[in-house]
Amino acid sequence: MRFDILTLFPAMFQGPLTESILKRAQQAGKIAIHLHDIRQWATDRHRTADDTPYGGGAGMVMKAEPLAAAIRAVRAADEQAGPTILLTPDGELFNQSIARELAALPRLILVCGHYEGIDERVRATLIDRELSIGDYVLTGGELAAMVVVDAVARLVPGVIDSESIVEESHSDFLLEYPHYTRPAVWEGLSVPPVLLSGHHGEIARWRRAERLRRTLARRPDLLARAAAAGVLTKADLALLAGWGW
Ligand SMILES: NC[C@H]1CCC[C@@H](CNc2ccc(C(N)=O)cn2)C1
Repeated sequence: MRFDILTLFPAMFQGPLTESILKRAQQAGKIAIHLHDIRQWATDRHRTADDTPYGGGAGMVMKAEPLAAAIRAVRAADEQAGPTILLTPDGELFNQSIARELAALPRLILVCGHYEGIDERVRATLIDRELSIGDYVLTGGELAAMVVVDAVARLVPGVIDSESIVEESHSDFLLEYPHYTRPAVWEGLSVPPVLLSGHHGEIARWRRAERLRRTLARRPDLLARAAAAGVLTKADLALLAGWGW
């Protein structure tokens, strides 16, 4: 899967996209991440990528020409097609099901806005989709882009073992079960005995019950979505009924 990121601050991406799992995934050729400095397409002498807003008001707006030239050049750089997505607080709320949808695509082009925003005429003609990672405003779209790349890239086959994806948070609307590792007793705290029993069926049942219990306690809204999506079994529903759900 190919990710193209258009930004005024490419250096911001050193770290999250150059370490650990995403670094290994790039080295293994599972994903490719290309950073593009929008300023490269600002052709005037001062290479300005932003200007003052029509109608007055504080702040600056990202100019249409450089951004449009950048998007068109990046699109042309690879015959693989993919949506051009703007990261903005006004966008559709990003979640795990959108991450799964995007992970099935061959390419994503992510546009990181800055300042007060980007010229609306670019949004109207060249942006296919707008995504928000949450209801808060950041200084730029870069952190939001890193979040989207991380959440999507890890779902690309071969990036992490598919086993751990199945049981993780939000994979079927439910939160994760608790995790333990050695030592068996730490500061007087032990591990639930079922996990040391070797009874894989009982362990699976205990883990499922823990996922349900935690989701009921912390995110009842997700439980309702799980029920609506039909991912709760009869055994799940019986347990939940026992807890008063
Ligand atoms: N009008 C402010 C707005 C104009 C366009 C550029 C953004 C960059 N900042 C962002 C981007 C995304 C998010 C998010 N929640 O995904 C938050 N903040 C700021």
